[in-house]
Amino acid sequence: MHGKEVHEDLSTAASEWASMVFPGYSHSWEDIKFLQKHWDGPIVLKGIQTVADAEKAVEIGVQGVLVSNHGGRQTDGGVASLNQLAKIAEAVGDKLDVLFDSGIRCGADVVKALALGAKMCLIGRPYVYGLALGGEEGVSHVLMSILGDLELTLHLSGISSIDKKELNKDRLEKDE
Ligand SMILES: Cc1cc2nc3c(=O)[nH]c(=O)nc-3n(C[C@H](O)[C@H](O)[C@H](O)COP(=O)(O)O)c2cc1C
Repeated sequence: MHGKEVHEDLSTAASEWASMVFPGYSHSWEDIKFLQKHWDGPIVLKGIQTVADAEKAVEIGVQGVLVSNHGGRQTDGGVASLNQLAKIAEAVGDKLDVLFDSGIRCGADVVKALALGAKMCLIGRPYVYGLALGGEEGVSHVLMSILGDLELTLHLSGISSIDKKELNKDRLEKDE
């Protein structure tokens, strides 16, 4: 195969891949109505980054929002999910479940997210690293390590449970 043919081959493969991953249209609030019509389980919207969108999620009647981004790969320079968490939780946390992911790597990360108002945290890449290195056991090891570290962090902070009465934003504020 000559250079030009290789180039054409590669660019055909790249454009086929791109059209599968990025089909060329965006989802909209109308899609939620379609989901609600055909699915009677809970719906959680992933990638919520603003109070306005979180309020819209309440208005449309979903059960949760996941404050998150796309792993930060494609919108380098976008807002950090953690910076958006507290205001979103404050605005809608009593109306639906506010979940969080993006960069959770250890127990202290979980504690911070819960204290800022998240009901629970999810992890993305760490479990994949565990999977690559140790299969099912590797995933289990990653999860157990984060849980163990969470417990340790709670104990070291004098917090006896993840109940919101003890673990809330006040715990993050430094003394004057
Ligand atoms: C390779 C890769 C592809 C991803 N693709 C998407 C995506 O298409 N849509 C999306 O909402 N999030 C996407 N994410 C983000 C994850 O769903 C998840 O929010 C993120 O990985 C959590 O952060 P963490 O990996 O730091 O734990 C992707 C993440 C990775 C690593």
